[in-house]
Amino acid sequence: MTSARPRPLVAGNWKMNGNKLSARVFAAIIQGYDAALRSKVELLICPPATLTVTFGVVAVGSGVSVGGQDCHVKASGAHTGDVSAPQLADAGASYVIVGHSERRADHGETDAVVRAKALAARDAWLTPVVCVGETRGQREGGNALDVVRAQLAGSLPETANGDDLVVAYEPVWAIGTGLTPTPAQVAEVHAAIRAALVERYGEAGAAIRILYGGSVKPDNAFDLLSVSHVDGALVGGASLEAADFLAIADYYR
Ligand SMILES: O=C(CO)COP(=O)(O)O
Repeated sequence: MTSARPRPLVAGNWKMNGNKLSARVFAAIIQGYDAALRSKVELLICPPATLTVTFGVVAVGSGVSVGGQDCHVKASGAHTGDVSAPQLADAGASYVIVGHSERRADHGETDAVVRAKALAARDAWLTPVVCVGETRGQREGGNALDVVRAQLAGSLPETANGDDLVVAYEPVWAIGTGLTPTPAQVAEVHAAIRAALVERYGEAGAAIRILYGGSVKPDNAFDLLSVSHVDGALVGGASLEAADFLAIADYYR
């Protein structure tokens, strides 16, 4: 690892899982985040919106960050059922995932909507984690890089300083399936994302963290996290167990 490489981030996306008893899992993650780990890697948990306040309180002073899984493009207003970026910030979040493939698929979110959400996040001083990734058909058709580049072009904000943006590469076919791309495939996409970030943001593009997500588990974390331009992970299922999540983060210990 060179000193120019950004501090890695291991993030957990709990999706629509967990209840107030899950604060125990979160507390166990905090417990395992000892000084040695803290000096090497940043940890983030994105619980469902109902738990943001609870986790935000539990996280105080721990160094573990809390994030949202989505935010509305507007700061407030008549949008029944939605949560805004300022509300997440008020609840204790410092990050928010935007453009996850499950949001793109389940809620028809376009690149333009994802970009608007990323900007809304920034306006509330949240760091957006912008997700991109191809479907199985797109990969099999040889279009993975084109798809990811187009998503980046449409979803990313116009400007970035480095630490005010995180990008997550999550191939749709690897999410929740136990399938993962080969290290060579991850390397190819992450290099393309890095090139796009540097082209767009100049030097700041080199400092933007690019996470890999999709069936990251303790037993494949080493292979995936050691790939060039992989600056951490976005973990779904394996982030629901403190031991598994910490075992993944332990790659950086
Ligand atoms: O979608 C993901 C994280 O955002 C990945 O989920 P899994 O780790 O469960 O495959």
